[in-house]
Amino acid sequence: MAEPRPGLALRFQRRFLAARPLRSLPWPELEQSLRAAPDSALLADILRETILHPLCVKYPPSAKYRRCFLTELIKKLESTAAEPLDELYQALADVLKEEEESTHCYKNYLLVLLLIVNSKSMACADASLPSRVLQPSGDCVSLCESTALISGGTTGLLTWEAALHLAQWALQNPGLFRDRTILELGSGIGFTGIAICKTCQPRTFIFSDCHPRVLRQLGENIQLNGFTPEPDVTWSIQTESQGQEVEGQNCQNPKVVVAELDWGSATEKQLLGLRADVVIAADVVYDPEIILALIGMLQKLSTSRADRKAPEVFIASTIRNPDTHQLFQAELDKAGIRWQVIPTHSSCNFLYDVQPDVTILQLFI
Ligand SMILES: C[S@@+](CC[C@H](N)C(=O)[O-])C[C@H]1O[C@@H](n2cnc3c(N)ncnc32)[C@H](O)[C@@H]1O
Repeated sequence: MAEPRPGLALRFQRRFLAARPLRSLPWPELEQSLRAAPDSALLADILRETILHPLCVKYPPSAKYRRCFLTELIKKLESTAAEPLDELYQALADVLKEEEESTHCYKNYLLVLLLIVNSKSMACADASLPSRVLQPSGDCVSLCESTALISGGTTGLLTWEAALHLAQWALQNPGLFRDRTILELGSGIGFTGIAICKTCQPRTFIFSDCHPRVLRQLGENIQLNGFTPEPDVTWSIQTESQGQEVEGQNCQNPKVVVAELDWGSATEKQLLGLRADVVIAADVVYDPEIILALIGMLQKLSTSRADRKAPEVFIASTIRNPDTHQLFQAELDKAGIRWQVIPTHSSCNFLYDVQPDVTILQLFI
């Protein structure tokens, strides 16, 4: 049966605004709907929820992405007997008029919450099973990202799949973050941390990275999303206000810090000053040299806790090369850091269709 119009247009919207790979958009469902009812009104709905959506107008995905998207929509329209849709051709003409490709673009990630509800209230086939329902949280993370995988000598200027996966998992486990101090390592341009700040009510969120361009873009993205990072990137911020609430600070409005933190040179004293309850990181296990620096820093974190409880540590990684991941696990064993794989269910893949080769490890430091 063809999908109702608003539902299909909204599925295009979520993926389009985040500039997810074009192949992951629901083209087969669109073809099916057009075959069932060759009506250009459906295309008009999709256009309104994507290219003409206020978020796209303000923070547009790359011109190339929009061009390819519109070309595909036009192909679908022309393959049916539906009336031509002038707005579609006009939109493509507008994109073609844009200046040459920029090295930056925007991506807008609409956050959704996964609700587990009692099936009895949902007239479900098996009333004994709880059902999972996706509900928009009403929050969106808009980011300025690089259009290249590596630019300025860093991989940190775009959002990687592990960051999406870690955020999905966090959205399902908000209690872990609520009213606590979170330290994120290798934050890149900030997706995971901003999503957590918007939905999980941490007390303090410390974003960190070592690359100057990444730190600059991270700061800009945090502001773009309505948070004001602490003015100075110093370690003293935390030690001076140890245990104290900043006036007006609450979990709806977490204190946000951007710290320049290189795993190779951070000292135990600096790490102690951060007073992290939870440490998270996404896609930081991709190179043997980086792995050793990361584990060295985790060891310093474990010895720098004085009378405090050790932080809980969660690291999400895309397993591109199993040897690299095994090296990470072997080095953790050598360092005496216990670890376990956090089981993720298919329900964890609700935010976007994240690749299945992402795993989250919990480390006990
Ligand atoms: C693949 S990117 C991941 C960015 C982000 N977490 C994500 O998943 O989208 C790796 C990040 O780790 C940072 N990084 C690499 N080595 C580092 C080090 N020694 N100290 C701190 N950050 C480092 C890089 O600057 C980069 O931002």
